[in-house]
Amino acid sequence: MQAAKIKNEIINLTNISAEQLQELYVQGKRGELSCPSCGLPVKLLLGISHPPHFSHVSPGIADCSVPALDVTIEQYNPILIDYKEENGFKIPKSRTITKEQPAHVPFKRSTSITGNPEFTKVKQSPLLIEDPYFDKLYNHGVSLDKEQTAAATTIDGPLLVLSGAGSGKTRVLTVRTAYMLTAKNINPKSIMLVTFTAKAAKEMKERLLSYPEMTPMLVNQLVTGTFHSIFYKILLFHEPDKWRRDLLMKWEWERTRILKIAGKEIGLDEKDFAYDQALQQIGLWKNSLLFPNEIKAKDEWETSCLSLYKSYEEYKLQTGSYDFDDMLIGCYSFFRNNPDVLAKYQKRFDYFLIDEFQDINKVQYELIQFLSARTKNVCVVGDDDQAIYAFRGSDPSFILHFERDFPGATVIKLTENYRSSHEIVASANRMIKKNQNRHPKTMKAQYNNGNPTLFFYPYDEETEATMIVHDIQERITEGANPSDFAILYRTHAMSRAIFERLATSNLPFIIEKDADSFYERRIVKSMLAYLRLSSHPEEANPVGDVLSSLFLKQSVLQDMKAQTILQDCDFIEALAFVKTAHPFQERKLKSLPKIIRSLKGMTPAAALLVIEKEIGFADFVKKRGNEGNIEKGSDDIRDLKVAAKRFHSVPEFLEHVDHMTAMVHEVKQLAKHFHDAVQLTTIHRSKGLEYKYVYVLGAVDGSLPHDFALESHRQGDTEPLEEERRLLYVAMTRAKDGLFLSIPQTRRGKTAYPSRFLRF
Ligand SMILES: Nc1ncnc2c1ncn2[C@@H]1O[C@H](COP(=O)(O)OP(=O)(O)OP(=O)(O)O)[C@@H](O)[C@H]1O
Repeated sequence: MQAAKIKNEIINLTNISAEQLQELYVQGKRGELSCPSCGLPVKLLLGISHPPHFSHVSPGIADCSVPALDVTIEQYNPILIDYKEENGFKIPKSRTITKEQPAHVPFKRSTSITGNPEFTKVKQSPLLIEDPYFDKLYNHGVSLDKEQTAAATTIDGPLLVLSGAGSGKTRVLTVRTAYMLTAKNINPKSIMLVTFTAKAAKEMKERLLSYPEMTPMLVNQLVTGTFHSIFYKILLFHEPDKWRRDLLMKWEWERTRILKIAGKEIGLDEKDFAYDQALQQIGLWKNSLLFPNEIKAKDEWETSCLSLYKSYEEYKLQTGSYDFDDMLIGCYSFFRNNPDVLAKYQKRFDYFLIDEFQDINKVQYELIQFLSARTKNVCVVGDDDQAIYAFRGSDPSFILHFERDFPGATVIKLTENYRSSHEIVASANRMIKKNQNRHPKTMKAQYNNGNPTLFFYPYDEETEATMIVHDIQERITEGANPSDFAILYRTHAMSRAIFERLATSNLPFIIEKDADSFYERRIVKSMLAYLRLSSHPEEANPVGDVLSSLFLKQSVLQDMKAQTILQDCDFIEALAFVKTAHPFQERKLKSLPKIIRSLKGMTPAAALLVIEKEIGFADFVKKRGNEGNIEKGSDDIRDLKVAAKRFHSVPEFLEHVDHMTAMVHEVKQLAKHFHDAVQLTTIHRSKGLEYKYVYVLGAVDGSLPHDFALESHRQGDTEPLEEERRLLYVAMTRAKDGLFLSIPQTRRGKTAYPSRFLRF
């Protein structure tokens, strides 16, 4: 149905701007819409596969045939804004009753990626090696194609297995190991099998144990694990006192604490400086074997980080403590200083198998070079198109230059994709082909379910979330399971709207363990603190969160507490008594109480605007400058404004914020109990996983590719842009049966443009 009734007005979807659909959807949920024909309640269905339409709420009632209605948009203005004058500013008051019209943005229907090559079935010859063990595997249900067989049976010498997405590298690695142990009778203790995560090592062992002739006795003798676990064991064996477990700084808060102490000495604000990002920067330097005295800081941010790096290393030296990165650096130094011990390990290990080689970093690469120097029996498996960890020090040039570093290396390309349907593989191929820095390869799908890859065009982040949840619900009604679905995004902050929509649906869903609520982000929390302060001027907590944005130190809070007693006033008033020794700043503080008090009577959108412009929050974010964080403070402000848009009062919005923040903690707690749930995750975390249906949020410039990569590109560095393209490639290739790429028409309140990666 194209029309519905709200109060006494008729709404015709053909006249509705895309911007208004979300509000209509909410009104439908609230039971405010009815059928113009029969008068029964209707709701707006806002999905991906079908254009928006109204439908009766009660199941089983066929939709009425509503005659074409000639109504115009003027008859319906649910989200228009009323303005009022305050402190000389024209600010929105509420959302209703006004003559002003929003621009009419037509809803854009979903489209499919066209122009992909036709599907042709490639016939696989399953068994290509005369070997009794392969016969057994085949009878066991494990078959390998020609290239997989070659990769599993080329044992001696350096070998690069370029394993494209979904090409079965886990199968290759496990069969290869089993083949070495059985057909080749290689001593398991002489094989080192390195994986990217502990989980991958465990899964590989389990898979191995399911193969013929593999016993726990045999499999447990293999040296398997992550780089960290394997090399830490070596250190523990040789220098047990130095690497005592109790000296390990296991938790991020321990490491951050040291940086904060050091930061205080150089005048960095405890609440405001991005210590988590600084820790990441230090890790990046360490993994690239760059020590403090070798680094030339490029900008103010790097100068601060470098200073913290120095203090951090000094602290560890004095206390004898160490962190995870030190395990690899420690082993590297240990081997360099003890060539005799290194020689023993070179003798002990004959074979090296390394998974996810595209994400190896310098120190890991050097360690493998050291150990394999005698035999050069290094088999590395990876996909240069899936290298996505440069920000952590991973360097795809190691996989790109493997043949140079290991002369005479055999290269085998695995190009059959066993995971995804043809249209997904073909679209991903066309997208990644534009990268310059790669081993050329074209993946071939093994099947075609006929589903095209879809682009859908929500008006904004809110509609995007609604459309996805609707699509999932529709597919679940048709028989899909919640765990068939994954929603992938570039950065955590992008998941705010979809989280909120799922949290108010009855769908089970899971998020990552370390995902924080959007509302707990530094900038967001600080901005919200003004709203809290205006509602609860007697509470000290929000004051602590606004201080840095007023360029005041945390110690000011104590003075303010004293003032509340001396002057018998609340915390808002106490701001006027703060002494800073800067007349200009004191004048500004004196003007604040009136403004802060006025916030609570405004709509949240209006209040945020006042905080940003009048209180000077935007200036603070600007002055705070680039702190190496790819998610900029100004982006947080804009995201917060989008989140606030649909609320009518500050208390209502704050209640929502608190509810959603609590929900994030609750969902994380519940995750372990959910075995069948929709997965919300960053693209980075989705690597190696597969789902029946995948939705990719925000496939628009600025998001994917991320702004920082576009900026680097403008400055002449194309590598970050290539990595962003690889990220999208990873996201697309997680899908087995259905891939849906969201291209919102606006993002962060501004017109958005489709990702440049999707121009085929
Ligand atoms: N020869 C084969 N015949 C049939 N199915 C296969 C074959 N090889 C692998 N598969 C299946 O293909 C799917 C993808 O395999 P796998 O997850 O190992 O790919 P991958 O190379 O690790 O992918 P990615 O790097 O994209 O994460 C799995 O479901 C696996 O069981």
